[in-house]
Amino acid sequence: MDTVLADSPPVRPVSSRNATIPTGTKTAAAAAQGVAAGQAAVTAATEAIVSFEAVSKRFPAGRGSAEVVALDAIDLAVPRGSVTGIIGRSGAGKSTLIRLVNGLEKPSSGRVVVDGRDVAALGEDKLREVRRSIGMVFQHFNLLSSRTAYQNVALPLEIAGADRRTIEARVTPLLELVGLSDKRDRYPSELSGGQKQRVGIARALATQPKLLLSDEATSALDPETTRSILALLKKINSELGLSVLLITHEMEVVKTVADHVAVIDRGAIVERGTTFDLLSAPRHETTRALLAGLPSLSLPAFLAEQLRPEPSAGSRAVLRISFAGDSATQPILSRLGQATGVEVNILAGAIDEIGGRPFGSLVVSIAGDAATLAKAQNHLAAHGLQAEVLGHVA
Ligand SMILES: Nc1ncnc2c1ncn2[C@@H]1O[C@H](COP(=O)(O)OP(=O)(O)OP(=O)(O)O)[C@@H](O)[C@H]1O
Repeated sequence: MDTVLADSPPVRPVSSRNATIPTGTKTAAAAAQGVAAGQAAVTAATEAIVSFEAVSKRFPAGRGSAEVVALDAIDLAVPRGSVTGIIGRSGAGKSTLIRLVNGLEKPSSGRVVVDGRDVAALGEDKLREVRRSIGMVFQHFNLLSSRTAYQNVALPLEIAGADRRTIEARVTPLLELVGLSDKRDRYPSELSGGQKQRVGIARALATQPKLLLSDEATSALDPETTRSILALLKKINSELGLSVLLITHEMEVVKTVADHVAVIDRGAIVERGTTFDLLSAPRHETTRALLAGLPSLSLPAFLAEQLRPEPSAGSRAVLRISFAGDSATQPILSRLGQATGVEVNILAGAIDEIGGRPFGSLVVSIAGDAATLAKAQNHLAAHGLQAEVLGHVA
């Protein structure tokens, strides 16, 4: 096997997560949205469904608290038809960003344009129209406990003044789309977390939106349920052509479902790109830190404990070598040894995939002084591989 791991002894932990998305039937999904199957297959347009143009949001100083700059000069385009993830730590500005899209907040400066309309400039009627074209999925589902699954999904249609027959014709296929036909008369208290979120997603689709906003939709769910909900979001995106903008603090979510990603840190977008490019070659330290949380890429605890920031006499440098696409099929380490004479030990490694393309990392230690380390890094860089020094072990 001629892979990056081929010249390595057994590496642990090797993880290959399968992020395949069930496809379902196009016609059923299209019927659920009341459109012909042919129309539902949307080609990825380059046009933006949402664009943030120099958007800043400041919350004024309150009693005893200083002004907060929640968002600072954000420029970001969400491609129509994409699943775009915005990832950041707690307090980075994700919720504020999403609240600007549905007009719950107004920018202090700049414009948020949704489907060609500057949201903050709209009057009440037009704003209601835009909100109807946006579905929203919440972390805690926000279902009405006194209503059945069917009645929860029907609610936005009732509010919009739809008649019973229209509601029935819309809600039944939506419950089928989310796999809950048999739970239509169940109350939220009789549903699991994943089932509640499926009701939440069906409800978000009831008004046939063009854009789905997902606010930490899977944060309250276990990993397996998370995967099934993300698969459902992906299915809705690919079969209905619905654009999805999701905010999350979990790289695993982005990796599984998003095709574009932006990293937000202290109110600013610090890195953006296709998910594959960003995850396989992260440049910003925040992106790297968030990536370290991926189960397949996280550093084993025994190693993390031993790492020291500075070298000491006889210590070995610990490097994380990231590889992606074509480079994942090269016998990197044996070539590194042959070309530089550097002795390399493998400490940990993992291979993962995004959209069927391999990417991953190897954590290795290298003996020698700063010059030897530089030689190894130069060799890896010359072969298009990122090598980050994580620290030193005795
Ligand atoms: N209404 C408000 N008044 C004052 N400050 C606010 C308000 N809303 C948000 N903030 C502040 O703006 C910053 C960004 O908050 P935001 O809720 O957008 O972050 P977040 O990334 O969504 O965080 P989390 O993941 O914890 O929900 C934080 O410092 C927060 O305290």
